[in-house]
Amino acid sequence: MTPLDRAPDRTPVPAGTGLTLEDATVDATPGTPGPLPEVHTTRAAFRAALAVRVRAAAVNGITAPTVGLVPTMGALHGGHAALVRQARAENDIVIASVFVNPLQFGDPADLEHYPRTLEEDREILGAAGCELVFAPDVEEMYPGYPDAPIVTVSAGRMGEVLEGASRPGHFDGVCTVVAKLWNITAPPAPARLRSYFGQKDAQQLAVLRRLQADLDIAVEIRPVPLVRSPEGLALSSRNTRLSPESLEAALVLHRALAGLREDADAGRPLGLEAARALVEAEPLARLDYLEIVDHATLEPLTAEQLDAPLEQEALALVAAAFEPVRLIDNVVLPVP
Ligand SMILES: Nc1ncnc2c1ncn2[C@@H]1O[C@H](COP(=O)(O)OP(=O)(O)OP(=O)(O)O)[C@@H](O)[C@H]1O
Ligand SMILES: CC(C)(CO)[C@@H](O)C(=O)[O-]
Ligand code: BAL
Repeated sequence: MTPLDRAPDRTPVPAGTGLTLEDATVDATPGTPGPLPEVHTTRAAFRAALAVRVRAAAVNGITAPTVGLVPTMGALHGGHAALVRQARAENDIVIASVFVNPLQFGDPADLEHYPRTLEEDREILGAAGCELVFAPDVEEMYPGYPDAPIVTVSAGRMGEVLEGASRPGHFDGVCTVVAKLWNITAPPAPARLRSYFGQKDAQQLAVLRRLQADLDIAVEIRPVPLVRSPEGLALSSRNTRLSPESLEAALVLHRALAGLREDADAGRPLGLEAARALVEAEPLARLDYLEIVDHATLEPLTAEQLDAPLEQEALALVAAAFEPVRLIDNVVLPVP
C-alpha cells in the first residue's frame, strides 16, 4: 500500500473531470539539498536502473511499488519542485525526465533559446526527493530525427484550439513524447506508474487525460496545483527571459483571472470582456486569447452560460506575448 492509497482525501481524479485544486502558495525555493539523483541518458540504462529500484522495494517488503514520474523540459523552478514533492509524498519511487522535445516547438527560436540547465536541475530534483532522472538527447529519443518519428500521436480537436491554434502541432508533439515517456518508464509489473502534471499547463493536462483514457495507457495521471510568485505571476521557465518591466506588466494576467474568479465565487455573470480589456490596456502585453471553457472538453462556454451562475466547474485560460516570450496562465472557476 502506498502513501496515496492510504490517504482518503487523495483519491485519484477520474479521467475527464476538472480539477478542484486551488493555486498553491508560493514556495519557489528549491529546498534543502538532497542526494543528487542518478542520471541516465539512454532508454536501456534508465530501464535497468528503475528495475533495480523496483527489486529493492520488493526486498524491503513493498511488492507492488508505485513509481511517480515527473516529465519536464528542464530549467526547473519552484513549480516543478512542487510536482516532485507531491510525487515523493505519494509514491515509493520518484523519477523525472528532462528532455526539450523538438516535436512540440513550432518556433525554431523558441526551441533554440529554451534554457538548458541540467546540473542545476539535478540539485532541484534531488532536494525535492527525486531519485532517478532520464535525460536523453534527441537522437536517443527519436532515432533518425528529423526523418523520424514517422508514426506520431494526434491530440485531435483538443489540440487545435487555444494554445493549439497559436502553436499548430504542439499538442501532437506533447502527446507523442509523453506516450513514449510513459512506455520507457513503465515499471515491471506489479509496480504501477503515476505521472504528475502541473495545472499551469491546463490544456496540456486536459489533453493528456484524454490520451491516457482514449488509448487505455496504464498510467494514473496526477494533477498538481499551479504555483505562483508572491506577486501572483505563474512560475515558468520562460519568465527568466522577461525584462523587469515585462515581469511587472505580466502580473496583469493574474489580475484579469482573479477578477473572473471573484465573479464565479459570487455567482455573478462572468466579466469576460472586462478581463480581456484589462489585458489589452497593458501596453507591454499583446493578448492572444482569454477564454472560458469547459474543464474537460475545452469547449467555450456559451453567452448564456457566462451570464448565469456556473452549473459546472469551468476554466479561464489566457495567453499573451510580453516580448520576447509568450506566457500562459489560467484559473479554475468553481460552481458558487
Ligand atoms: N508554476 C507552475 N505550477 C505548477 N506546475 C508547473 C508550473 N510550471 C510548470 N509546471 C509543470 O511542470 C511540468 C513541466 O513543465 P515545463 O518543463 O514545460 O515548465 P514550464 O516552466 O511550464 O516551461 P514553460 O513555461 O517554459 O513551458 C508541466 O507539467 C508543467 O505544467
Ligand atoms: C509534458 C512535457 C514534459 C512534454 O515535453 C512538456 O510539455 C512540459 O514540460 O510541460
Ligand atoms: N509547458 C509546456 C511546454 C511548452 O511550452 O512547450
